[in-house]
Amino acid sequence: MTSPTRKHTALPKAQILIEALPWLTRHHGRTVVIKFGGNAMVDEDLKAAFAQDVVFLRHAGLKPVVVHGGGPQISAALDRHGLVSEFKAGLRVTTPEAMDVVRMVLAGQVQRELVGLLNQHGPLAVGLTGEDAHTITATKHRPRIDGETVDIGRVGEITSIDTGAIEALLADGRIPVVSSIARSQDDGHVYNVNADTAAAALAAALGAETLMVLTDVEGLYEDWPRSDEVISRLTATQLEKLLPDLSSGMVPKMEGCLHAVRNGVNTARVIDGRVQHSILLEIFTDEGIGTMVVPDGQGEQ
Ligand SMILES: Nc1ncnc2c1ncn2[C@@H]1O[C@H](COP(=O)(O)OP(=O)(O)O)[C@@H](O)[C@H]1O
Ligand SMILES: CC(=O)N[C@@H](CCC(=O)OP(=O)(O)O)C(=O)O
Repeated sequence: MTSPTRKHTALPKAQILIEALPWLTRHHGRTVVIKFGGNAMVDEDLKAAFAQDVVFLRHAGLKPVVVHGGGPQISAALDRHGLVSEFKAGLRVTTPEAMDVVRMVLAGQVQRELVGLLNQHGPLAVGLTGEDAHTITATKHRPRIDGETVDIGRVGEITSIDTGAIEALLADGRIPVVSSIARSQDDGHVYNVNADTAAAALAAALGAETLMVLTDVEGLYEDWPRSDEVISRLTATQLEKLLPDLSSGMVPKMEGCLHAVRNGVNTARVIDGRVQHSILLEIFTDEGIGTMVVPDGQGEQ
């Protein structure tokens, strides 16, 4: 027989579960694209908590799709190969030799590790790169810096997304884990694509409800690096005005968030991947840690 004390101590747990009901109802069957940045993969406990959260979402009836980065891991591997890491316009200058290392690290190391962690919870995760089944196709990206077009090697600009393979995996109850490498539409080789950009393009093409970008800061800082005041919510137009003032890693992230909410995604969020279970806090509570970007007309600040 259950003792009265035991019943009493279990009650708060039931309350916590029932508080999640409105969120469970709202998100049921919806696709959530989660970008896990290389800078947020700081320790084993965090990676394991990330995997638990993603599996939790899947069992709660959502359809999570993981897109992963690996910038610091690529830089370390290039260093071991005696190759230098140089960034222009926030993107890695990628020689053909560096491209081999990028592909090896993203598809052969980071993606395998995440797939392994997710699959500790059952036969759920399947890894792929943008090369598979034409998921991501790109052409050579030629950014303009100070009015000049620059050559940054094998960096791709996404030209099309084919969601077929990802949708088939989702329909089969799997968790796709995507590395940000694209097939080339021009020359039979592959391109290195920034993982934030890839995640945003996939979120838009999949008609995802949410794009969630996990990184190593609390969100978008209003006046970085002078202050750590986080902007908690902003509309697409408000973000568009801020874009020219942003620097380094935040540029592709916020451009990606803008692309997503301008192309049918309901919310795009930048959240602190260093906080354990930040995904659950964001999806199932009102606490809204980090920065949320919403389409225009959904409440100015
Ligand atoms: N306005 C800003 N707010 C927050 N971080 C910023 C801002 N501008 C630049 N950053 C930098 O962007 C970094 C996150 O991008 P990045 O290093 O590419 O991470 P990830 O590996 O998660 O993609 C932060 O650690 C910070 O140094
Ligand atoms: C073109 C380009 O810059 N590609 C990135 C791909 C990985 C990435 O974006 O990783 P994070 O999300 O951890 O930064 C790179 O080579 O670092």
